[in-house]
Amino acid sequence: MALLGVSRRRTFRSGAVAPEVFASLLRSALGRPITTEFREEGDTFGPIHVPADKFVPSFRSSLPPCLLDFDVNRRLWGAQTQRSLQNFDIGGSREKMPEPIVRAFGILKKCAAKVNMDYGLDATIGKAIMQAAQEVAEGKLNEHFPLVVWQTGSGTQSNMNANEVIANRAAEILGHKRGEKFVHPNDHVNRSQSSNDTFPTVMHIAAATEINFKFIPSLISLHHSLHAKTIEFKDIIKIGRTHTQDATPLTLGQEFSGYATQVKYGIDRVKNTLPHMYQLAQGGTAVGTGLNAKKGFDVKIAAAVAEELSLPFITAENKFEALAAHDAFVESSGALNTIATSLMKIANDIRLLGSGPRCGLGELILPENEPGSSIMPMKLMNFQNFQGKVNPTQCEALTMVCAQVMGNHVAITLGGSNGHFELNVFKPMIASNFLRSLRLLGDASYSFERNCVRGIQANCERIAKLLHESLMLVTSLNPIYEQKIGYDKAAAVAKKAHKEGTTLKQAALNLGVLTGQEFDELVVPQKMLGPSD
Ligand SMILES: O=C(O)C[C@H](O)C(=O)O
Repeated sequence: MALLGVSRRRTFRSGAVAPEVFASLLRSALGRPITTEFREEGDTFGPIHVPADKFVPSFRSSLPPCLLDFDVNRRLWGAQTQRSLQNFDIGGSREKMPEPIVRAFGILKKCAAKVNMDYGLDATIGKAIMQAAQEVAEGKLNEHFPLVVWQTGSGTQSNMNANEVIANRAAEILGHKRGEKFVHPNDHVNRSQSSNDTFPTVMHIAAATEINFKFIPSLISLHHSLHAKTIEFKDIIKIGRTHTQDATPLTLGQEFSGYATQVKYGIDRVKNTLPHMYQLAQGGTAVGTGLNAKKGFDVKIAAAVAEELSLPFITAENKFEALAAHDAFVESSGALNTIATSLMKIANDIRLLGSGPRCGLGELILPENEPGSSIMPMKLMNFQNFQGKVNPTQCEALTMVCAQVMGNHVAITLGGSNGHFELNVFKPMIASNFLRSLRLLGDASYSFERNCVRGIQANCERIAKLLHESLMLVTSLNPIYEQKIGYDKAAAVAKKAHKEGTTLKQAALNLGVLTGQEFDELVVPQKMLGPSD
């Protein structure tokens, strides 16, 4: 198998794969005879063989990973996709262009054909393109999009992958053979377009769609759950902590209201970036001037995409900016970075508050979802006030995701800051990192909500114990100037209690600062939860 991997690399880097070499690789891999067919596709570089095989399905599972990349039944792609496959053997199928981009290409090419028909594209061809593009938009042709992110920085090869697949599929719909170019990838499918405006357009379509239909709903469910805890915990008074040290009291509900508000603001933050995301570059063509597109094409295509997705897309105010910069992505990724920052804080708090079971803070009881330890047997269920060792695994997953999102933001920032002249050529990297951040952060928020937040319980006994042991309740004595206490005497009470291991009340009595009754009237945690009248 290792030999096969090596020979595949050598074959690819030296040019087109000869059909007999490919067939022989498969024969030796499978140890049995197979039928391997290739068809000839061509572009301005000349002819090239595209594997056109239909493998016997049961063979697929026995293929070695190095050949799985090639095992795509009935390949619809053409010459330029095949060249990209051979020239950019970087990362393999795990580094494929994200699916939301492929689907967005389907939407865009469908809308382009629709608008191009208004401008004279043959209706038979236009409709077949629309049908083929719809199949791409629905994810039905995903297997025909094998290219990786690490290709030309304009996304030209993925644009051509879309053009070739749609052209061949449309030709088939019209009863023609693939490769014949009855429907032409450039002249028909890519009509009035350049990769330089299509790729940023699909980036924006994919991002806005994922933000609206997946990411925001996940954050909303997390916000709801945190808000519900705010209400559930509104009467539980606990000790606050500043600098990780004991501080004055607050309610557990107040503490959770901070988390809920962070998430609410996160939703606002990402929504605020959408107006720039809704601006589409389409119609700018190669450098932003719109050469080779008809007047009004840009406005019409943005309207068609808006109608298709029921989102308020518009044509970009300035096509030069839309091609040469991706500030909208840096901005929106900045919002994701902020959300990751918020979620990191929330998840860290929750895991620390849930630390224990005996030797930690233990104020929260986290839901037990799985055995956490392969060696330590203390995995008992929380049962009748007995808290077992519950590893905060959801917090761990979420904080790892947050770290990844912050890293992605650095890559996006570098990509965004490196547009040169009329084109930014970090497009696939920016898009893939952004979509990965959205997906990870959305999924992790949803998982955190479902498997952690909604099941969090307060450990009231522990909370009360820590509250009453705290010396910080003495802070309520500071403002009692009329009774001549104030900061210095209050500090003396706390110090004495700490030194002698007594309660605050005992220390106050021993120092003669207050009577027992006065102490009970003044040091009341319930009265320490907000400003006084
Ligand atoms: O692919 C295109 O349409 C243009 C290409 O990215 C280029 O600017 O050379």
